[in-house]
Amino acid sequence: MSTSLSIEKQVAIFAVRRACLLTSSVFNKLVKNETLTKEDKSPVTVGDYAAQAVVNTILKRAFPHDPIVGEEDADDLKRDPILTKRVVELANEALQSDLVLGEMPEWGIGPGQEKSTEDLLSAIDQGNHLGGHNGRFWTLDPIDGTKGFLRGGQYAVCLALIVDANVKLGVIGCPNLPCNPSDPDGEKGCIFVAVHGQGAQQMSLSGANPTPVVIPEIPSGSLNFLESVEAAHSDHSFNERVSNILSISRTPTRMDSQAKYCCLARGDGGVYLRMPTKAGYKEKIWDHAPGTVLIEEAGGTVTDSRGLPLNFGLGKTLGENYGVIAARRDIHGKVLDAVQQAKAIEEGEIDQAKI
Ligand SMILES: Nc1ncnc2c1ncn2[C@@H]1O[C@H](COP(=O)(O)OS(=O)(=O)O)[C@@H](OP(=O)(O)O)[C@H]1O
Ligand SMILES: [Mg+2]
Ligand SMILES: [Mg+2]
Ligand SMILES: [Mg+2]
Repeated sequence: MSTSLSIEKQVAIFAVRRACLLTSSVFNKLVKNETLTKEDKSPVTVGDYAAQAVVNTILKRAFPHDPIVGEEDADDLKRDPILTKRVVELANEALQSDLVLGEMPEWGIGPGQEKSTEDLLSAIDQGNHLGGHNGRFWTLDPIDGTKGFLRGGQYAVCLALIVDANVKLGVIGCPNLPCNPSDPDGEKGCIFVAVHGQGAQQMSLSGANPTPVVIPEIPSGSLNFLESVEAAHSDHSFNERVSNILSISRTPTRMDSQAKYCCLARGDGGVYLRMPTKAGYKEKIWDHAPGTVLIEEAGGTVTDSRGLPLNFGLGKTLGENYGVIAARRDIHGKVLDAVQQAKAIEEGEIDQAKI
């Protein structure tokens, strides 16, 4: 491993890019025309499986010794030959498209590099590492925000490299996110990349126009919240209480996936707040690792709702971390205080009238 992680960064960007092209094509071919069957739509789509097959194939060729913690496994897929056939076709199409400048045939990609069903099912299952505190591994969410993907909204292909429990590299591909937030109808599809200690960048899906990403200063009157679309995934009413405490008047932006972290990183929203809606849900490392390094490198702080750093060394989940708060470094503390107050109100410790 080079200390600059330049090879890892390059491979991760190309892998995420190919997976993004695949998921866009799945959406255009299958979802938009409603040719996905009901079974395909839940709980995991052909897109999730095929994207994991593509990214894992590339990672395993480029870094054969690196374990991968992937969201999906092929157990259910293996029992469904029709779905398997579709996944194999889609993954092969994505792996075999022409090489672009910088891509290497040694990564198992390019014309003629067809993989067998067995190869691709095994690639999906190579995401079976359990994570942990020691050593180096990748974590992959092949489609984060599956529900957003199915409704034509935001979703993201998310990949991170974790070394001794620290996120060193994060790549988030957002095929439906406008490249320029002030031109929402303009070009869509961008990739966000962050390397620990080296800053963050945004580029277009083709890799063009890499530009540094730094969270801009947002006047407190213009702050707003970025939150999940699904009410089951984060507590919207809690966010409203925190907004009131902070005198935030702008309506929250609801968006699926780690595209929320990307928007926060470029100032397209001021605070990402995610509080659990049910006791016992443990957040998954692949849902937060790339977003965390992106925010930290763009000038922000990410903690849980008690102010503790997210712990990426406990396995597939963030363990006892409870909720997530991400914001620019200078306002994170204020948000954390407001979250504590809102929790105290919820637990009946503070009389709201006295605030
Ligand atoms: N109950 C519950 N609470 C919190 N989080 C949950 C819960 N159930 C699922 N998930 C995870 O939420 C991931 C999607 O998060 P989002 O922020 O994109 O939410 S949402 O799509 O807007 O609902 C989603 O990621 P994907 O499965 O990759 O889509 C899940 O890992
Ligand atoms: Mg996810
Ligand atoms: Mg997912
Ligand atoms: Mg999922």
